[in-house]
Amino acid sequence: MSSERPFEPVNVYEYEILAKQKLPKMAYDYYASGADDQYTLEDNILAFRKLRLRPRVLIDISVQDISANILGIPCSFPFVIAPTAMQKMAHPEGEVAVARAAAKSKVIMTLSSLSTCSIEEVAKAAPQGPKWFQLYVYRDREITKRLVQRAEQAGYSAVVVTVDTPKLGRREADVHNKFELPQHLTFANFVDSADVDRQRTKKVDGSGLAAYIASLFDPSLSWKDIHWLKTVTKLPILLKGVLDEKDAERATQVGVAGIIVSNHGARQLDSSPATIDCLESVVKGVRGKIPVLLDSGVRRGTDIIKALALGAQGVCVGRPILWGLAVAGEEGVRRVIELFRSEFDLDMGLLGCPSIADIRRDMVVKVDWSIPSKANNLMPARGKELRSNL
Ligand SMILES: Cc1cc2nc3c(=O)[nH]c(=O)nc-3n(C[C@H](O)[C@H](O)[C@H](O)COP(=O)(O)O)c2cc1C
Ligand SMILES: CC(C)CC(=O)C(=O)O
Repeated sequence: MSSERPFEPVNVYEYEILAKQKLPKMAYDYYASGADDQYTLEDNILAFRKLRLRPRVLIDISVQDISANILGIPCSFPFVIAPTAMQKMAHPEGEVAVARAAAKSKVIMTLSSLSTCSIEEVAKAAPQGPKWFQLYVYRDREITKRLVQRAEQAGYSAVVVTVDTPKLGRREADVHNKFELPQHLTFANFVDSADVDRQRTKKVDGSGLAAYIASLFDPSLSWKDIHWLKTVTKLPILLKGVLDEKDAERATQVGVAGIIVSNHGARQLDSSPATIDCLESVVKGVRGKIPVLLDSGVRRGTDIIKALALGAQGVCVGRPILWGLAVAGEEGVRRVIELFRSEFDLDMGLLGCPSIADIRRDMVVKVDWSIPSKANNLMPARGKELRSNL
């Protein structure tokens, strides 16, 4: 590679390659891994690839509007940053850098309960930017209630309750690496907690994270707790991790404000289906009563279009944000969001859609396509070539 000009990634796969070079192995493996055999990790990408987009022609797209409104929040395009834990492992500014980038790009940022910058630090860093708070429900309901109320007080505008993590999926690399939060970092939302174990992953034989979660997250979490949650906050509640039509229907009955169709980026139940394959049935289940978002495997502007065509109001993106953060901090996150925005804009134009309302179900075509056997084959040709040159 030429040493004269710094290499500028042109897609999110290339950001991952650069991030992998910069990050300690334990951090990269934690960010990148899926559970078990990572079948679902492959499927999340393959399922998008099996859908094709059939464009309409001779449509005036000289004026395009790709802006969106998600739960009443105006966004530059239908894109939300998914919650990912421990972002200071990627960059010293961690969640604060991500929040600043999100605010500048006019997209919603979702902060993880297990962030390495606190709820308040993030709010202070990006007071104007729209922010949601992702909630893990602790066995100790006082801890849970306090988290939600701090988020409400700090100006977050929704609570995203993750419902697919009654236990932590087994990410084998984390077990090998005996994953633990590096000593210089803390779970910043718990530093005032008397119980030190709440702040840190413990040094244990397997993944320290799995041990942390087993001891603190509530595996008895059920629908009744959503009713309870509604009594402790006025904020709208979204359920993250729904894949089933009946669960979607039930969600509308308990009065949540939205659903995120997610398999947690393939990190929980391996062999759970790709989210794009579940989207239409979830949309059917909500019967137009509440908005549906989707995450897991969104890597291209065309993926966003496919999700919208099948009924989502927007998408959430996890790992690519971490890759941008690792490569160039706040600026790297901005560039990754801009890649998604510009691809979405271009692809909408090529599809013949001046606005989001013009994206239609019949533009999506499912192709019968044989499945390559190695995850490596999913890396687009350019990424592979780059990897062999680096
Ligand atoms: C490193 C990492 C950490 C994550 N941490 C959380 C978390 O704290 N809370 C949560 O609800 N989901 C968490 N997720 C899941 C994401 O919110 C999201 O569902 C997933 O990353 C989407 O898939 P993608 O990475 O393919 O875009 C995490 C995902 C990753 C990759
Ligand atoms: C700390 C973990 C529970 C964060 C998470 O959701 C994940 O690693 O997938």
